[in-house]
Amino acid sequence: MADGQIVVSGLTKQFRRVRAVDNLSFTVEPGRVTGFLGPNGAGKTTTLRMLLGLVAPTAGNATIGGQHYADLPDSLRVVGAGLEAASFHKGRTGRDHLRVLCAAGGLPYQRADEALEMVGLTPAAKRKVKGYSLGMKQRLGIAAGMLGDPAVLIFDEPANGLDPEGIRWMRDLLSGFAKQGRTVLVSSHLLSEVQLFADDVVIIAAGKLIRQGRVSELTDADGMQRVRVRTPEPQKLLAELKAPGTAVQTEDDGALLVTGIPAAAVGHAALVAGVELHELSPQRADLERIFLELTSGKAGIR
Ligand SMILES: Nc1ncnc2c1ncn2[C@@H]1O[C@H](COP(=O)(O)OP(=O)(O)OP(=O)(O)O)[C@@H](O)[C@H]1O
Repeated sequence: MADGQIVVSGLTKQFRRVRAVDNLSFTVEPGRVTGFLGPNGAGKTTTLRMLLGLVAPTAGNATIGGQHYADLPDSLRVVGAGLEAASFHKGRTGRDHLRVLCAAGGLPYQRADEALEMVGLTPAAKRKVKGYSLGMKQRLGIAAGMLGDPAVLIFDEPANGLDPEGIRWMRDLLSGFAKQGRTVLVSSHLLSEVQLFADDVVIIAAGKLIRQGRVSELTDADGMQRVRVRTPEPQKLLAELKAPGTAVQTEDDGALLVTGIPAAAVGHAALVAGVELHELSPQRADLERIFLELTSGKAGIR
């Protein structure tokens, strides 16, 4: 496959009464981790299922490297997917679970061990899956997606149930896959998670696209920029912070919270005012707040 770009175009799914996905269009680029974000019931799983040919769209298209999933000649080697909490045969060992998938997909058994190694499950390879923790099951789901060494990885809520250490591990693993040039699309309903592990984000609510972009662009967007500054002479600094669009609030601890101009401009104002600075810190806008602003009124848990 020349290119692992995912293109979703005018995708719509109408279940009897519910329009789960509504004229949705976005692209997902190779070499990056893209978080697919939306509140519960937003239509994430339905979109991923259409992308993987498991649900027929009512209208529109979803392609991977320019082809529909069903038309991919050797899908396991092109796309690795883990949807929902993968259904494991509880009496099987982790290794046997992967070997069954290898057999079904025409892959050598050795891939099972390689995938287990990749997700750090080698020590538990011969244990039955019923004894695995939720985090271990998530790792096994990722190993299953990696069996065919695919260029495109699609996971539904892979960080669900992981503790903070597990989420860090997941972030490193996914960004490692992206650095190898793979396309990584990961859904989540937790903004804090996406902020931790994604480069790009596609936000949907009620089946519709709300926003697509780089996480950094979203959090640093104009108007969302805030700079916290502390000085023993706030009044002198305030007199210099008069550029149009600048707003200043005083925090409980006496620090000034400046919005509308970048940190460098605040630093320059301090130089001009001749005041000493004890703090000058750009505040990253919280994705959670942005998300709530973007989806308010449209989300509604369905
Ligand atoms: N097979 C189905 N038949 C009828 N309605 C469905 C079906 N599958 C999903 N829906 C409905 O479509 C909407 C979107 O569901 P979907 O599971 O895609 O959302 P989601 O964003 O993945 O949510 P969550 O984060 O809770 O998993 C919901 O209202 C859901 O009830």
